[in-house]
Amino acid sequence: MKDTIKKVPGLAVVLVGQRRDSQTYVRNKIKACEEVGIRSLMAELSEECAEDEVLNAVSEFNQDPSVHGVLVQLPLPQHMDEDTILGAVSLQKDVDGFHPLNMGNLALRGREPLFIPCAAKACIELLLRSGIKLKGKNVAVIGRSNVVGLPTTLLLQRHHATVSVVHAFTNNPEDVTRVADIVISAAGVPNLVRGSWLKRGAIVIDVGTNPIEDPSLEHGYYLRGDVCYEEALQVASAITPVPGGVGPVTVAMLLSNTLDSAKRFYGIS
Ligand SMILES: NC(=O)C1=CN([C@@H]2O[C@H](COP(=O)(O)OP(=O)(O)OC[C@H]3O[C@@H](n4cnc5c(N)ncnc54)[C@H](OP(=O)(O)O)[C@@H]3O)[C@@H](O)[C@H]2O)C=CC1
Ligand SMILES: Nc1nc(=O)c2c([nH]1)NC[C@@H]1CN(c3ccc(C(=O)N[C@@H](CCC(=O)O)C(=O)O)cc3)C=[N+]21
Repeated sequence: MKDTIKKVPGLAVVLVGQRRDSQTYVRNKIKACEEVGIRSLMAELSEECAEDEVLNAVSEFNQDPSVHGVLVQLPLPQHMDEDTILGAVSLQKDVDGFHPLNMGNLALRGREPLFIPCAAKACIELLLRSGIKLKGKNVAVIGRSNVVGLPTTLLLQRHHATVSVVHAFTNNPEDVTRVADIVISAAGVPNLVRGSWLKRGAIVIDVGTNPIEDPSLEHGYYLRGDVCYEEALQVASAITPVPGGVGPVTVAMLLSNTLDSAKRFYGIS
C-alpha cells in the first residue's frame, strides 16, 4: 500500500509575477492535476524577485524525488533571462519540452526528445484524433516562437507534412495560407486570420489565446483566438474554437508528459 502512495506523479509549477492570464492558466493546470490524481506543487514568486530566486526554486524541484515534472510559466519578467531559467530545468523533468536539448532532439532526424512541447503536441493530437492525415499535406504555421510555432513546425515535419512558416516579416501571408490544406495560427494577434485567407475546406487550428481587457467581466478579460472565427466558419471544413479548443488539450498534453515522466522515473513501461 505504501508503495502505491509513493508512486503518485508530481508536477511542480514556478509562477513569477501577477499576470492575470498566467494565473488563470496555472490554476487550470493545477485543477486538471487534481482531477486525474497528479500531485501538484507551486512556487509563487514576486515580479521583482531576483533571477537567482527562480533558479533556486527550479533547483529544489529538480532535486525533489516526488516531483516528475517542472514547469516555469512564461512569460517571465523582462529582467530575467528566459534561456538561463529554461536551461536550468532538469532534462528528465522538462515536461514543457523547452530545454534546449529537448528542442534540439526534436529538430534532429534520428533523435527522439524526452518531451514534446505541449501546445505543439496538442495541435497534432487534435488533427490525428479527428482522422486527418498529415503526410504530404500543405500546412501553413503562423508564428515561429520557441513555445509554439517552431516545435509545431518540427513536429509536423516529423509527420511528413510540407510546412510553410509565416511570421511577422512575411509579405502577403494570405498568399501562403490560401494554398494550405491546414492552417495553424499561433501569432498572438486577435482576428489576424480572415475568412479570405483560407482555401475552401481548409482545416483551421487556432492556438492564439489573446486576453482582451474588459473591466466589466469577473476576470477583467475575455479570450479571443487569432482567427476571425465567424468568417472562418463559412469557409473551413473544421475549426477549433477559443476558448475550448487547443487550450484544454494543451493542458491534457502536460498531464500526459508528467505521467510519462513519472513512469520513466519508476521504471514502469
Ligand atoms: N492554447 C494554448 O495552449 C497556448 C496558446 N498560446 C498562445 O499562442 C499565441 C502565440 O504564443 P507565443 O508563440 O508564445 O507568442 P510569441 O509572441 O512568442 O510569438 C508570436 C509569433 O507570431 C509571429 N507574429 C506576430 N505577429 C504576426 C503577424 N501579424 N503576422 C504573422 N506572424 C506574426 C511572430 O513573428 P516574429 O518571430 O517574426 O516576431 C512570432 O513568431 C499567443 O496568443 C499565446 O497566448 C501559447 C501557448 C499555448
Ligand atoms: N511554460 C509555459 N508553458 C505553457 O504551456 C504556457 C506558458 N508557459 N505560458 C502561456 C501559454 C498559454 N498556455 C495556455 C494553456 C492553457 C490554456 C487554457 O486552458 N485555455 C482555456 C481557457 C482559459 C481560461 O479559463 O481563461 C481555453 O482556451 O478554453 C490557454 C493557454 C500555456 N502556455
